[in-house]
Amino acid sequence: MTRNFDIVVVGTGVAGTAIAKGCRAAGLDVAIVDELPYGGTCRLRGCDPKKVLRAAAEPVAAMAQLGEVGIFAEPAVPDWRAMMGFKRRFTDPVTPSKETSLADAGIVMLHGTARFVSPDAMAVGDAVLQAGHFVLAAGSRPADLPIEGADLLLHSDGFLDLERLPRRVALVGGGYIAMEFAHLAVRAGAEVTMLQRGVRLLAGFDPDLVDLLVERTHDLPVDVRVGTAVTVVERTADGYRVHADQEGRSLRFDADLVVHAAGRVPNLGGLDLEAGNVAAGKRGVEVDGHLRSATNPRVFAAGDAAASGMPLTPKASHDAEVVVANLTGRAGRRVDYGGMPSVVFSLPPLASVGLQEEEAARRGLRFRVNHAVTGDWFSARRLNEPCSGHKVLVEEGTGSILGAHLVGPHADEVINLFALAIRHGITADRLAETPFAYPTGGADVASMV
Ligand SMILES: Cc1cc2nc3c(=O)[nH]c(=O)nc-3n(C[C@H](O)[C@H](O)[C@H](O)COP(=O)(O)OP(=O)(O)OC[C@H]3O[C@@H](n4cnc5c(N)ncnc54)[C@H](O)[C@@H]3O)c2cc1C
Ligand SMILES: NC(=O)c1ccc[n+]([C@@H]2O[C@H](COP(=O)([O-])OP(=O)(O)OC[C@H]3O[C@@H](n4cnc5c(N)ncnc54)[C@H](O)[C@@H]3O)[C@@H](O)[C@H]2O)c1
Repeated sequence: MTRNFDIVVVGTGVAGTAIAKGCRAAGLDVAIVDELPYGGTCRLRGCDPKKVLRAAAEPVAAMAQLGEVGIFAEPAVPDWRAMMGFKRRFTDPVTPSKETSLADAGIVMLHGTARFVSPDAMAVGDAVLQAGHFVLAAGSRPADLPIEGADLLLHSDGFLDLERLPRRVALVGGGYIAMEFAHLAVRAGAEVTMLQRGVRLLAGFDPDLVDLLVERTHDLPVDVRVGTAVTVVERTADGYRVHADQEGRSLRFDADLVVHAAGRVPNLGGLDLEAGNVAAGKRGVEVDGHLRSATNPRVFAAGDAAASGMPLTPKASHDAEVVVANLTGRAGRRVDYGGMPSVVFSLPPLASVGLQEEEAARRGLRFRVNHAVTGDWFSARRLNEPCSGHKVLVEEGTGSILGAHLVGPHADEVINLFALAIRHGITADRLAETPFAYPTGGADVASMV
């Protein structure tokens, strides 16, 4: 059976849903398809469930800090099963509510894997879908690991849905997922080991602030090993044994659970891009500044599936706006990822927006660096949180904020002020003269610029 649409969207995550709804609101005939329950990564298996679970770790972390000053005698251990029950109150309604809102909008919903059968048609099961345009918002998946026993690793989806948190947790990787899961699991009572192949954790964040966070992470305690490449994972009588290589030395770690936190790649495997004449590389579908495929003008890509920007939710939302504009008569809209912030939701969080110091120097920019370790500032000290610091890059002459990098109790919210400043050209002086409520994390901004 062949069906005709103006637009066929693959993926019901942040990007796909917004694109389908935006195009439908402009009067176009739209179909959307997903091979998993509708809702995508962020709301079902990523940002939201992770942040809900973190809510239970926050008071534990606070009690541990304030216990030191004698307010709480013993840190509590949250009930993991109850935490999961609380999380499901957020995730369970996502799929039905998404399906209802798509149906109400008059969008045709299909379930199954979409694949190209020609440059102007896709198939889902027996149905052939012809369309004026196709949008690939297929997201990402955990990278295949060249490790013997890789199939024994639990992916982030599984970790965020565990019924019971085992005692010993090993995390393979040292990026966002490893740091966030380590901080969550250790507060929930697990013994955590983080095994990172490279010598630095959290590449892409300011190294000086990462060092502060790593020191804090060691103290939790989390056993953080850098320069440690996992080579083999095997089952033992009571769990798993992880073999790793550290500069030629063989190391072994025993664990009850081994988690894949070693990177994600665009999820393009099922799409048969060759049949659609759609070029893609390691970072995703090759697109121009309008998010149009470099090789098939009928095709757009957005979110994690597009080889552009960082694979994060704000980027997926921005891409959706750009694709909708280009498909609904406002052709020519280009992506602009300037001032897009990113946060690692450790406790305390680490945040970043704009240029790193090294990158600004490489570009030959002239700038001053305001860098301080601020565990002794009021906003950190009142929480007894020693891990606090910032690095802000301000361009000489213009006073423009080139980049802002924060770690500390309020970093995840304060970074948005810097994102606003970078995005809308608010200079360091203007930011400093803005009266922010006191005492809040935002009130520190004047002293950071
Ligand atoms: C554990 C975790 C935590 C995260 N936390 C954060 C965070 O705190 N903040 C943040 O900004 N970002 C976070 N991210 C990243 C964020 O979730 C993604 O950047 C975002 O969800 C991408 O949205 P998307 O619409 O591009 O894709 P997705 O939401 O992944 O949607 C893609 C959909 O396409 C479907 N699909 C794929 N191929 C096909 C096919 N051939 N046929 C049919 N359907 C198909 C998939 O089933 C999926 O439902 C996190 C990611 C993970 C894994
Ligand atoms: N707060 C957030 O915004 C957030 C949270 C979670 C995930 N995400 C998204 O999901 C993506 C994936 O997260 P991630 O943490 O898996 O990836 P990542 O790219 O942040 O980090 C992966 C890390 O694993 C290391 N690694 C790779 N292979 C390894 C091996 N064999 N042994 C040991 N270490 C190895 C890499 O050196 C790297 O440091 C992120 O890039 C991000 O886009 C975002």
